[in-house]
Amino acid sequence: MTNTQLTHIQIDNYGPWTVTPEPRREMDLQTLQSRLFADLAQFVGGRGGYVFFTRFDNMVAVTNGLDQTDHELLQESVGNRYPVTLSLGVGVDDVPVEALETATAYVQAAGSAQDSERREVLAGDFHAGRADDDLHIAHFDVDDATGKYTDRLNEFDTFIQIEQGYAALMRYMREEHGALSFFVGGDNIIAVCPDLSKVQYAAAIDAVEERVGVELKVGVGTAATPHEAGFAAKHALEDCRHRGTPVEFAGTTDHPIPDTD
Ligand SMILES: Nc1nc2c(ncn2[C@@H]2O[C@H](COP(=O)(O)OP(=O)(O)OP(=O)(O)O)[C@@H](O)[C@H]2O)c(=O)[nH]1
Repeated sequence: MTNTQLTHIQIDNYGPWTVTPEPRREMDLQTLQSRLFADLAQFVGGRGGYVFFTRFDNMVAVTNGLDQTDHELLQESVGNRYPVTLSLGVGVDDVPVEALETATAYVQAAGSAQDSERREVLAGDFHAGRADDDLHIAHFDVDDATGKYTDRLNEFDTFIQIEQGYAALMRYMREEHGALSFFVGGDNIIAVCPDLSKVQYAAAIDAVEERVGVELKVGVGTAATPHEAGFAAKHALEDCRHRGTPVEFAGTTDHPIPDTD
């Protein structure tokens, strides 16, 4: 039974802040946003969670293993060190997008993203237990991105190819399965998924290739925390590389490595 705990992170009243008393230098905003993401990655990652930068002013974290006290500490620590504060909504569901719907509804119910009175909301449902099949993390990677794009095209045209693959995958996984896919740099996309079969992952890869011509492969891990599931997914992706297969699940041996001797 999947139990994905998702936290919607929203900077309070950030839009008005960026232009008060007059528009702030763009690179200063970029510095603030990327430092805040780095701090969140360290805080959440150090507790076994994952955080994705999404739009930077709004971020999504997978927080199985983090309780209400952890979330309060995160708000306090950011509030002490940054000129902005964070509101946090938390939801749990076996379908990731449903968990995020719940998490977001808690934040939205407390007021607008641009409400100067709404600060440091913390509301939500936390997953009390811990089971080895709480989370399914899929680590997608563009097949031979270096040979096909990075070593051949200019950086912007490479970027277009990778982003097209990402856009097609994120939409397909959201619409077909309620899964949430996030670009994490290079040619990598990490998806938080419900319990899906290898056939369903293969269909997603086929759909992306059909729509935008980008070839993907994916390793999938299942565990109690995002780090454990994601780490297992990376090992499964290595199995794809060694076996030449498009989909591998961590810890399975149904596609043995061919004997090359
Ligand atoms: N975020 C993240 N980025 C990675 C990871 N592994 C590789 N990358 C990025 O992806 C880029 C491409 O590396 P690979 O995916 O290994 O290269 P490739 O040419 O696609 O080769 P194959 O994946 O073996 O087909 C690297 O330059 C990194 O930026 C990872 O585990 N996480």
